[in-house]
Amino acid sequence: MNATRRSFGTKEDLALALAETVAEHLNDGIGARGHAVLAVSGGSTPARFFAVLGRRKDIDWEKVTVTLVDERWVDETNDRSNALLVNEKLLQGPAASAHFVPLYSGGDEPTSAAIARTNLAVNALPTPFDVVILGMGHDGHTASFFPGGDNLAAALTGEGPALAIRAPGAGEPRVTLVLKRLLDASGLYLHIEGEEKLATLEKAASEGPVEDMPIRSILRQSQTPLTIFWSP
Ligand SMILES: O=C(O)[C@H](O)[C@@H](O)[C@H](O)[C@H](O)COP(=O)(O)O
Repeated sequence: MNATRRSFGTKEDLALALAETVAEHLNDGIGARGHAVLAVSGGSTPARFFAVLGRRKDIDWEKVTVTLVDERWVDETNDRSNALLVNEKLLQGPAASAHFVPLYSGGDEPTSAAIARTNLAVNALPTPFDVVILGMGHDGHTASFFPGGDNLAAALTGEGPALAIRAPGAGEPRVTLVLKRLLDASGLYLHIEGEEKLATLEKAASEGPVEDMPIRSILRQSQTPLTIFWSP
């Protein structure tokens, strides 16, 4: 595992440090190219970090595009929506000026036509992304790379940028950026909290198939340096 791990005493300390790190990447991107792209995960872990980052006034948010690394295939009024989480927790205050590119593109199912719409939007974004922030489930999934996912092989090897995936434990059908797109980043971070997630990470860092714990695809790659932010 070629990752760097940063451990923090509290969730708040982690949120402050991760927000500082992300702000540096965004300001570097804006300084170099006049814009920056941030791709984030959903779930329950990021809320505190989102609130801290969104309050920062040292970022020219009008020059920032925020998107997701994955999404449950539900609209933004659904409590399960990662877009809803980002809009409610991150894109408030100063960060409300940022541009948001959702991955859900309408309809009840991520059909090929719907995924084509999503990919049109994602392909319009400049690459490399300035920052990609991943989470991890207790089963070792990241983004929507779930064990047993029907499209997991394509997610791990395909060109993407995004594809539909269904899996036991994923709940709704998902849309996820593919590994190739997640790694095409200036800054790559894994944000996990709690002893159980740390134990999951240790298990993922040991031998075993990527398909059993797809976070291994991130831990074992040497293309993009990974920094893990962890707190109890
Ligand atoms: O849509 C999602 O659920 C996320 O993008 C997913 O990859 C998340 O990072 C993990 O499931 C961890 O979720 P928690 O933070 O809720 O543990």
